[in-house]
Amino acid sequence: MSVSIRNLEFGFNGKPIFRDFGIDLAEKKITAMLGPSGCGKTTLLRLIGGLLIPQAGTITGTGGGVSFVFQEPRLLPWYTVLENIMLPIEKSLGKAGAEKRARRFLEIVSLAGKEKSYPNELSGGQKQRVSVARAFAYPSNLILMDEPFQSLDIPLRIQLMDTTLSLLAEEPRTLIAVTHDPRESLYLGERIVVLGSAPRGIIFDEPISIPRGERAYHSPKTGELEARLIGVLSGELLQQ
Ligand SMILES: Nc1ncnc2c1ncn2[C@@H]1O[C@H](COP(=O)(O)OP(=O)(O)OP(=O)(O)O)[C@@H](O)[C@H]1O
Repeated sequence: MSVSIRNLEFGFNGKPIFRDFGIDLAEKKITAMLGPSGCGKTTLLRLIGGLLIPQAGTITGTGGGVSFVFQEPRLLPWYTVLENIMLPIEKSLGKAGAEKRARRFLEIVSLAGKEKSYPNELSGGQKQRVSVARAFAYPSNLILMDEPFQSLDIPLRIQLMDTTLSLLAEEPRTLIAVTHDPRESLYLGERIVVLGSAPRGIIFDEPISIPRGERAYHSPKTGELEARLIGVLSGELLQQ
């Protein structure tokens, strides 16, 4: 089921962030979301994920469970890598089922062999891979990522985006990835949405038609769209 937001109103302390905001997110598609700092990207993810309640309007299609991936991995340090992934799914799948699924997802993120490690024994990139595997192991329809690659250097970002694409190939989901990096949005997204300064709402919304095989983190194929995105984002900064 697609996620549908209609006539959304939301603000903090009387200051509007979303005013008559609407968007439809097609099922099993990847939307990359950009926008100037403070425009409401995180707030929108929290509204979609049910962590905040709209002050008016509706958000539908989120019933099948939601997984979050944050900028920092948020692993439980006293549990092993395997246990961190098993915990959210153990209740519904039972111990054996959860372990099987957790091992499968660890393998997809290339961390087979690290099952018994503790988070503090892993590198930053490895920890974030566990966090992404945990989000996908949870059988949600919707995955919300809030700048998940921000703290990693570029080769690791690319590796983690490839990992995310492998996970999506294994089990397609509707995914929203918030990012500050136009190149990241062009590498990962199937659609790019830019929010303007609050409460302007959507100021750019386009599908990416360049085939995945022809994209790179920085390539001539995506250069024209990247330049337009930077133009849109710079325009917003000048208005702030
Ligand atoms: N709990 C809160 N209480 C009051 N104001 C808040 C709260 N959370 C966010 N805000 C404000 O709402 C606005 C939108 O914040 P949000 O974190 O959604 O922006 P963002 O686009 O994700 O920013 P960034 O790119 O810097 O992470 C900001 O002005 C922020 O200060």
